[in-house]
Amino acid sequence: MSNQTIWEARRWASSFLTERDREANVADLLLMHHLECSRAQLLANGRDGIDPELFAQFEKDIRTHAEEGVPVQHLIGQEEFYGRDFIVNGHVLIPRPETEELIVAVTDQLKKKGWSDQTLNMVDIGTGSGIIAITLALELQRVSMKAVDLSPEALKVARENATSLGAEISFYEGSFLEPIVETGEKMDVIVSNPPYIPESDRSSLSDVVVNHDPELALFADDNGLAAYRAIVSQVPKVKAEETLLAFEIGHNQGEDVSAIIHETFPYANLNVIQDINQKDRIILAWL
Ligand SMILES: C[S@@+](CC[C@H](N)C(=O)[O-])C[C@H]1O[C@@H](n2cnc3c(N)ncnc32)[C@H](O)[C@@H]1O
Repeated sequence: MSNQTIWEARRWASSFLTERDREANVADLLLMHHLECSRAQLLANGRDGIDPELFAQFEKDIRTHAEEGVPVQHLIGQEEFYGRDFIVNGHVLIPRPETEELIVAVTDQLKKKGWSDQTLNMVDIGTGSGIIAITLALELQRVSMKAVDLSPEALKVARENATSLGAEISFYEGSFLEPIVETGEKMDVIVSNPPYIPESDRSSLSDVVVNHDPELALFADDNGLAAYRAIVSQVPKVKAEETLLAFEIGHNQGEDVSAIIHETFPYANLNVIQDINQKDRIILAWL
């Protein structure tokens, strides 16, 4: 195909995607990327022709997404999170909208506590692309932010994002809280969206997720609870006098993660927050 109009390209791509059980809106996302325009411009300029070279790149991306399940975010190289664009690739989890609720929950909680205008020691465990650490650092401003990941490749992406978005973060390579224990510092806030999918759920995940998000970001042993157990067991070594522990959790993990926290911190003041679909999504625990 060549010398297509924008409208023809949208029509071809939407039906190509739909016939292969992919979401049709990927067509617009990829066109906006290749033509460097907004969706409004796509709609308004539907009769404009597309440069054949650009169309060829667009067509290749549509086929790659439809046939191999490569996520559109990997093809574009970025994803929006909390109003900012983050670089993403196959070494990091693609930011999910659910995680934006963790940002809201933590910032609200700190405001309620009257902690939002004092300098806080904060750590994001399993930072991936850095979305949580960077967003909280930029939203709260007065934080001394650390971020940990086991994956050096993920940390490279997180560092690039911190630099391009102007956030000051200290990054550490290591397992969960271990590098923070080594610093000897105490944390006022510990945030994490750790891997929490049970291995038994693998077959129900889409190929876009299971073949393209990193294994290390998705799956956890012990029915998806292993990372929570590991993190909570390390918390006593880095806990300040009072510490907020905030986890993103799987949709049915509220009770189990609450029990894990209560085993180590019997007096924790704990709150399970549900998402817009009324599924468990976040646990906030004052320790
Ligand atoms: C669910 S992803 C979350 C990424 C990012 N925070 C987000 O919300 O998009 C979990 C992250 O934990 C990291 N991870 C897995 N096991 C880890 C460990 N033992 N220590 C530190 N990070 C780990 C993975 O590399 C991955 O980046």
